[in-house]
Amino acid sequence: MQNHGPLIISLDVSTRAALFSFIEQFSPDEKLTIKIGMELFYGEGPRIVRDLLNRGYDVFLDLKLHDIPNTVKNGMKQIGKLGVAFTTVHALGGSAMINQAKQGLIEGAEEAGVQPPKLLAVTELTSITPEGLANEQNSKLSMVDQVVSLANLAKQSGADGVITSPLEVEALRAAVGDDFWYVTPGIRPKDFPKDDQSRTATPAEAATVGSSTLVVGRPIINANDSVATYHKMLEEWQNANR
Ligand SMILES: O=c1ccn([C@@H]2O[C@H](COP(=O)(O)O)[C@@H](O)[C@H]2O)c(=O)[nH]1
Repeated sequence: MQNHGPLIISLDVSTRAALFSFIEQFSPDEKLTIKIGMELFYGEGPRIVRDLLNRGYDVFLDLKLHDIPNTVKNGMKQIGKLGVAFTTVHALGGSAMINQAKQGLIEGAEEAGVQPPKLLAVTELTSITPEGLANEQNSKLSMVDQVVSLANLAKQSGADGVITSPLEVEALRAAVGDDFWYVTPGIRPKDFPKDDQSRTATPAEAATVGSSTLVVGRPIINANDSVATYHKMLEEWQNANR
């Protein structure tokens, strides 16, 4: 299976102090990939991203841009300058927006002399249920068909991959191909509460269906022993049958 990536920790905290007190539980040699979302980014600004990069961590900046193409391009130009590994838009923003997002990342990265991040398009949020898709979004498609349709759009528009739940990954690999990233949040250890997630799977299940990379937040952050929980989930992800 291609692009078997890291288990990304979604560090959904609101302050720099909380971020570093979490990270300092780990050995400095541990090669972590940290996802920063809107909570920390809006609270602390881009400096927090630079601080993590300077300490050697890989960063996934997950701001899920969704606006007109020109606005997204200019926002992505700023993100492209940072040197992060992944960033996101909503696929529902459409082809022109995704295309301009990619362009902005390339221009920003070139200006700063860094590599552009991989652009991931969010398909249907993992909190959305099939009923919500039908009744609130009035989609006539099943969840899988809707996600495949958005992933095809994202790929044709220049994205490097999608954010989706593991439940759609097998269909995506068949319909969209292996040369694309399938990044999956909604990961829960067996018997762990779903919280506000709807379409969930364990690390082993996600590996078996072909997820490229996992995103895990609360099960690790809120654990009594976050380091042990991270290692247990990482081992399950790395050792599952593929
Ligand atoms: O469809 C999506 C897109 C993004 N996310 C993000 O992933 C993490 C998941 O956190 P958990 O605590 O493990 O539920 C969170 O930052 C979301 O914003 C997602 O869950 N689903």
